[in-house]
Amino acid sequence: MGYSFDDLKNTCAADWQAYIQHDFVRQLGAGTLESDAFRYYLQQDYLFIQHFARAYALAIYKSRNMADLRQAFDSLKAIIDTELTLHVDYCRQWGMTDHDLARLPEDRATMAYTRYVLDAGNRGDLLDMHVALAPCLVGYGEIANTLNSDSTTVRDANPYDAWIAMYESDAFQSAMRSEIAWLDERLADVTEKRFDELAGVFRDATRLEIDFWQMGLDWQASQ
Ligand SMILES: Cc1ncc(CN)c(N)n1
Repeated sequence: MGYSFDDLKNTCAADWQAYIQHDFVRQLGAGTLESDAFRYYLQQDYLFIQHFARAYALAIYKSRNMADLRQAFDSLKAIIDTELTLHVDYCRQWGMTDHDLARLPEDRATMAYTRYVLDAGNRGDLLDMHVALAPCLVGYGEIANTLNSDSTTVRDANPYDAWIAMYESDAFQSAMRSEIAWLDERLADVTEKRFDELAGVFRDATRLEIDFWQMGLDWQASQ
């Protein structure tokens, strides 16, 4: 039997849990996260999303058939039309203007993660690219679902409720399911050696997601 997306997660289960259940996420779910930590995260995520759009564009470039091209194109459309648009609206609600967003300095955690993913895609093939992108797309969908089913999550009276709603939306959840299905199909045919290589990329990207959450908390602590 071949491999699946779940096998990737299982190779770095402790890192995956540290990402999905990071303190930043727990505080966000409880509505207790410091607003400045969230604002800083939002700013960096604005830069992050743009680099990830570039990564999906690279996935389009590396596609060799219509199905792969369509998959990468749909993800690029979802990240620009849905996520980035909602994100900019959301930043405005948090008091950031277009002028502020255009002048943001990039944090090292943002640089490390986005450049890692672009490099993984540049030196590898389409599957490396999708595996490097998977913790982003699948992780945030899973985080929203985990928060949603957690009895300690505060909804209506939570200033971060709209953020959770964005990632539990049908558009985001369906992009996540489609990415998992695409990966399941490709991973079914890889050798053990190739799977081990891909598992390394997945683990690294997951760890860089952990660092991205931590960046928000560390920034707050340094103020
Ligand atoms: C850091 C990070 N990771 C994932 C996502 C969800 N696309 C995001 N917006 N930002």
